[in-house]
Amino acid sequence: MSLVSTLTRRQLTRQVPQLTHTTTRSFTTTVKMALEIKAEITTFNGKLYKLTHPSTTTSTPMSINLFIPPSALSKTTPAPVLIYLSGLTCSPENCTEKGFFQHRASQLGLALVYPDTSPRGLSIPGQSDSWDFGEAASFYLDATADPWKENYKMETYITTELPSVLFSSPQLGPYLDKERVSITGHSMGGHGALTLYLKHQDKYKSVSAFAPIANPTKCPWGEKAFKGYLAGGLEEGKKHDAVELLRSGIWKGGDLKALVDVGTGDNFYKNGQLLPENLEAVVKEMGLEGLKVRYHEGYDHSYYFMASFSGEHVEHAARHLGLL
Ligand SMILES: N[C@@H](CCC(=O)N[C@@H](CSC=O)C(=O)NCC(=O)O)C(=O)O
Repeated sequence: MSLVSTLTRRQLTRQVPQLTHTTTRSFTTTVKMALEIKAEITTFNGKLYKLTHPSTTTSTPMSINLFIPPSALSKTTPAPVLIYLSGLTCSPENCTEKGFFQHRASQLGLALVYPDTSPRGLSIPGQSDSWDFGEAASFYLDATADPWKENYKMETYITTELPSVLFSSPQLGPYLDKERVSITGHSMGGHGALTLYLKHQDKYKSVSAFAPIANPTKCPWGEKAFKGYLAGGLEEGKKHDAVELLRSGIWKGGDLKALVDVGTGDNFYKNGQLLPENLEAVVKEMGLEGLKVRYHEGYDHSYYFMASFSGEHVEHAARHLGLL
């Protein structure tokens, strides 16, 4: 019998409506049980699970896609985990369907986690007015400005609740090695991967990014996000900016273990939204090692670019997670 039907029968999986603050505390123990498996799909000899759970951090349901490689399914050897943070406008589906990560992850024995890009289904004024702010555009930080700060807490969600929910799941947790986790992402998700890696050095073994927004306090996307989500605006935004974090001396971990790919035909790069050169410059300025930035002629910002290099990002993570 499949996991899906087992879970349904046990009634562990009912999607819970949006939580209120008064219910949040008493709900915590239930949450860990409440990963609902919406679909179980066989792919590359592994399993892709489409999941949802009620989040106590965002007070909304949150979707996650999870790929378990065949090595973990057959040998019950827990797989190391690569978390992929998506870009503006994305849900977990975009990269799952066209990022082409699963092929190499299956071969190497790496699990993949695709979280969502923001809380959804709220009624915050302005949340859907533009594609680069609000829903699907969280910038992976904990907002401090009204009206966002109640729900837009994606830094806490990604670094704390997401792993807790997955690793403590009785059905899926045993497939995952909670001690071996790396992080990657694209564009806004590349910004998320870099900044969460720098801020949570105990949680991730390596980082990589495709076309990341590397210096958001200095580009239009980041300026708009930080002025909207943060009470302290751009000054506070420095705490969520990879270049500024490195400049502050936050990195204590030796070699950076960071890989960044950028396409020279990427219009967002050409228009100054990404600024990877500033990342290279600050790494040099701080005397750090272990950042590789590659510029690929002709590639744009799309998943055609990402899919061309996703196998190498899986290998980068696998190397630092002890699989290669
Ligand atoms: N809607 C926009 C384009 C938005 C876009 O390119 N989003 C990228 C991420 S950009 C940085 O975070 C993306 O990954 N989109 C999803 C996809 O499947 O391509 C416009 O119209 O210009």
